[in-house]
Amino acid sequence: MGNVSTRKRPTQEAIKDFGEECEGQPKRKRMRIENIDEDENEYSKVHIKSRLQQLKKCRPHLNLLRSTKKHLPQELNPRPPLPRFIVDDYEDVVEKETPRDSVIPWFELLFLPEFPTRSVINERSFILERQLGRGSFGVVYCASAIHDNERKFAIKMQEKREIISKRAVLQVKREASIQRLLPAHPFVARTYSTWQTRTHLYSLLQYPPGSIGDLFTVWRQRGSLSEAAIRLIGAELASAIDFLHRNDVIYRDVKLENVVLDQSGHVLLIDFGLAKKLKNGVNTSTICGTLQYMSPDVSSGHPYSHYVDWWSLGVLLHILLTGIYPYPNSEITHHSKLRFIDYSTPLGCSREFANLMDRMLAVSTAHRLCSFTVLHAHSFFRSINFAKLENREYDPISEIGNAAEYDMCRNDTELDDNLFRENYDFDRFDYFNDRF
Ligand SMILES: Nc1ncnc2c1ncn2[C@@H]1O[C@H](COP(=O)(O)OP(=O)(O)OP(=O)(O)O)[C@@H](O)[C@H]1O
Repeated sequence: MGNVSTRKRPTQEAIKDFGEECEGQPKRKRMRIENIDEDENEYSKVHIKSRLQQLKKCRPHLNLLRSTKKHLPQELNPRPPLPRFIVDDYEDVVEKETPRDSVIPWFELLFLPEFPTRSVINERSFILERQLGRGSFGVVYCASAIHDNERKFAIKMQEKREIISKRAVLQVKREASIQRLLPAHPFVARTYSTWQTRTHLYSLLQYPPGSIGDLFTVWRQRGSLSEAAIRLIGAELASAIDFLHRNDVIYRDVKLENVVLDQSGHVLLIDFGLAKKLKNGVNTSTICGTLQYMSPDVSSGHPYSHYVDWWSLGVLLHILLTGIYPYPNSEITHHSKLRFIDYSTPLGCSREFANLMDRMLAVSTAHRLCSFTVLHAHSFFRSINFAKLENREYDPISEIGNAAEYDMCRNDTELDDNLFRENYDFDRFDYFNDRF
């Protein structure tokens, strides 16, 4: 047994001597022994060689790197450059996500694949500048990219804990996937990227340059808008809604708070929290939305389709001009209590606008304006060229700045209190049953 090993470990003396030579250096370094006797030198060579072989076995890419490095000219650095911020490469980022060896924790798995865990674009790629608003599960910030602080984005940061406790996992996943898959449209906010950390979900959203805020804030600051402004805002929103319907999406949450304006007053539809993929002509029956904007078809629980978005647009336009809801439902807190009686045509407005309201807010679908084709042909929008509109050739801000001619007295306190109330219905959180 005594002869089994011929290669000796370094003797204590050798280590001691070497230690004296390298006085002042850290101990670990001192143990890299070379100047001991030959046998011992042999021992360390073999030891290192076998360690290298082991490494090669478990990391074959090291070999590859070494062999390619030989042929690379000096200036080509095999290290990848710092990720450049390109917002349009979302698909690539997701594709490149490599499978992990380790087990993925459930609180990450739950939000995959809509919110990747290892995205090239992540929270470290941005500087958060200020808060834009609050949503049900977190905060929305205005942010600029680290490498390009001229370009602004909105970053929605949602707390996973909140989402899970409110049983809204499928809701946020659907919102992300619908918005991400939509092609670009001038009046619909794009989602450039989504990702997750252990505690939060992030969505990188289009931010309207020089935004003057959401339509509710603008309306509160400036009061009723002129018909000319309402015509442009209404036409842009109609174009956005029609685009969603043509892409088999029902939006279900048209309201002042979900429309943000850029510096020129052009609209951008945000918040796809209640949107659903639904083929044209197919019905759904989930009762959801904001109560004061909810059409009789949704609140009754009967099957309905995309046309309910036109009703909500009618309510929005009515508020913009008159400052009141078209039906006296401002105090209602449950959909079963909504009453669609006592509607009166707005007074003091043009005949065209009054007729548009009568058509969009008719209780019976037989009389209601239920499609973009009809809206487009309506006399109120006769002066609008929709091709020019989608090229942003109109200038809504100059109209928004103009005082409204509409002079019907309005009860500010009543409206403000009620518009602030978020009236989502309970069915909103029924995603787990997939009834949505
Ligand atoms: N893309 C954006 N550009 C500018 N502001 C935005 C943008 N997205 C959101 N905001 C602001 O943040 C607020 C909250 O955003 P959003 O409604 O999307 O959040 P949410 O979590 O979906 O809220 P909700 O509870 O209404 O579903 C908005 O009212 C708006 O003021």
